[in-house]
Amino acid sequence: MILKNATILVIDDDVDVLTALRLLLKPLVKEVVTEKNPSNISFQITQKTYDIIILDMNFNGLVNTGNEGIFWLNKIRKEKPDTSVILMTAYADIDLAIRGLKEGASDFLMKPWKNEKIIETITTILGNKASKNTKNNTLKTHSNEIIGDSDVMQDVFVKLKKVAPTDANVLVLGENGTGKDLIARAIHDNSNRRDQPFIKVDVGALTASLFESELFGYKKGAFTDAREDRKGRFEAANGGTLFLDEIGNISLSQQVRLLTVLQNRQVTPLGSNDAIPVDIRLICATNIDPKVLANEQKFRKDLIYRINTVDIIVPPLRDRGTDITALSHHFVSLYAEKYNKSAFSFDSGFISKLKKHEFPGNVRELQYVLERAVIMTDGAVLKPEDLVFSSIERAPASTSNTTNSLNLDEIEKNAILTVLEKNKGNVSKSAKELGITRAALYRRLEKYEL
Ligand SMILES: Nc1ncnc2c1ncn2[C@@H]1O[C@H](COP(=O)(O)OP(=O)(O)OP(=O)(O)O)[C@@H](O)[C@H]1O
Repeated sequence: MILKNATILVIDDDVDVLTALRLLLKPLVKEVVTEKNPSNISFQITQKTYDIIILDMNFNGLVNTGNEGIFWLNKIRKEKPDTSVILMTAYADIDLAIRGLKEGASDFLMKPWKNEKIIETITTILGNKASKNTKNNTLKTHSNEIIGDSDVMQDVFVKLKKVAPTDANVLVLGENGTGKDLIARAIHDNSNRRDQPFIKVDVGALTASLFESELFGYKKGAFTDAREDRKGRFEAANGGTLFLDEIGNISLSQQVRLLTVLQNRQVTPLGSNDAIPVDIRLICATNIDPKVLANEQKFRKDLIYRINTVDIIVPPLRDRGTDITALSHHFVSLYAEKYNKSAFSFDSGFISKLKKHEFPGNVRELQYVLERAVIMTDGAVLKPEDLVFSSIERAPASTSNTTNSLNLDEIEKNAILTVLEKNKGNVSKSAKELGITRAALYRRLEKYEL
């Protein structure tokens, strides 16, 4: 993390110290909050997640053993283990400094301080945090968190960080719900275009008539409903990143249009004769098997070459071993917080049951299964019986739509019908249960003429 994105809390009972540190840090970091009363620490740290807390060791001026500082340090470490603490004392007490470091403080500063020393200490801690995050099981950017400690995901992170700062076009491949969207966003966040727009278009969901107007824009009067000029998504992404999701689903004629824009690096809005130059970094994603994409009847080779300077293959969850455990902890604490429940622990059989499941809907399916478990469970321990998997695989066998056919399309069609019937035609709920996006469900409804 860089200094200007940091959020810092300063706790000291000396108002002059608070003022001086606020004045010093405010122009350099994202936010500085100051607190005079240490009893408010718990309140402050539940209000916001701080990257760094600067904590005084001697609060009332009478006791200078530093014990009170150590007490508050322990409290912060327990409640917010990810927040780094810098201790401050007016007394050059090395023993206390060592004790503070042993108890988990990140560093120690003496009063009166040197401004450069404080800034250097904060910068070093933020830098260490950033490299720790990338080495650990999480790839963090300012907009999202990608969990994955399996070797395959670690490889994805390495590749992502290598390719992100280049302007290379990237094709992200993977089954539904594997996290392609998150990866695309993380590439943008780690690129030199991070402060420019990130525009996502689900091109697979665009009808033939919308494809061009949405991507290239139009002039007033270009067609009946064009009441005013409208910028296309290419133009909106100018200077930044354009993310075209479900690229494998566009028709051959749409592929030709796209290729022309990518080759010429300019778009001509419908109804206009003037081409507009565009500078975009292109990221595309698809859940279609690369072997199918290689079929020239379905996908133009010249377009594939252009969008696929580098590919990133996101493996299915069932091949990611240890990720299920890390992701489960992540989602359970996320949903416990969302639904105002206290922290959960896992019964020994809980993770084993998750590991035995195939997860055809990948991380999205795991997310929904855990959300449901958190909502439905009353106790503080999650047990195997709290896990209810989607009826998607079981459904065909138990309903009137049952078919003995082993034709994949028919199985898929029946699963969709069953889930839609169960959810009384509600597309959002059905898509959620099937582990696919609404757009993906709509496409299938169209495909099977449902
Ligand atoms: N590694 C991960 N860490 C944390 N959350 C994840 C991870 N992978 C996926 N998710 C979550 O799972 C859900 C599905 O992810 P995402 O939309 O990125 O998948 P996708 O591959 O783009 O899906 P689709 O092909 O259906 O569009 C999202 O809510 C996302 O936040």
